[in-house]
Amino acid sequence: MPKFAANLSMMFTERPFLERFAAAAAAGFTAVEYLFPYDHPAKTVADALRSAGLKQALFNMPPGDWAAGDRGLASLPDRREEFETALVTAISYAKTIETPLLHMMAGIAPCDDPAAIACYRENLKKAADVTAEAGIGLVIEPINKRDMPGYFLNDFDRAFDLVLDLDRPNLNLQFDVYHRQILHGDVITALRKMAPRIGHIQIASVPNRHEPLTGELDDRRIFQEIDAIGYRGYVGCEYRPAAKTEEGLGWMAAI
Ligand SMILES: O=C(O)C(=O)[C@H](O)CO
Ligand SMILES: [Mg+2]
Repeated sequence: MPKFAANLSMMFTERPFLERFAAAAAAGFTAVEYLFPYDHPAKTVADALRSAGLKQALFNMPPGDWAAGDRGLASLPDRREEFETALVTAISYAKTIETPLLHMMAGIAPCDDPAAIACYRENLKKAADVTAEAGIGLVIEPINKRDMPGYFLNDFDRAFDLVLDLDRPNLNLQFDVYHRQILHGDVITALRKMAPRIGHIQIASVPNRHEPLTGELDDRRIFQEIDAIGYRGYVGCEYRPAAKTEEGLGWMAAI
């Protein structure tokens, strides 16, 4: 059975962010992930994590101005400086919080624009090298077009090929089963094919992004396959609870 990390951007949101750590631990989780820690000093987040006895699985690099619609900076040629600053901030937080993995979001840009493609590639190489120096892994995640229209990285094969092509040991794929199913289907074949370069996995039911076992996929079968491909990292529970978070946790005992 995979080991699960609670996603504190979607789960336990009945409480303020810093109180979600203790709630996740009380519910039996041993690790957490979330989108961004940057609204709080890194030390404050690290203290909340450690006093709850949790491990950090992953968080994202600063995405630009999320409220204004930014969804990452990596493919935006006119925001290279901001990207570099975001990378420095992410590394500093990553060291204090002790995350083994950072997710680099791509941004909203046409996926066939040569300038965006070149910029993304250049920034990805830079981020992979800088994170490697810090002893941190870097992941990139294809995101479906319904949840995030216009997102640059919207194809699993393209992301996988890029990871292979850049050939950095610390650069891998974030395989979100929910996005995979909406974008392409064929989840199990893709898990098998991409297994050597999967750095992180996330799950949710499809199409409502609720608890596992409530959607169109056979999640038990998918969890078996995640074990079978030899994945030993955390599986992030990146779902929106259908009701209160704790009320929906029964799926864990049922798988
Ligand atoms: O949306 C997702 O699936 C993610 O994992 C990103 O980190 C943020 O949008
Ligand atoms: Mg995800």
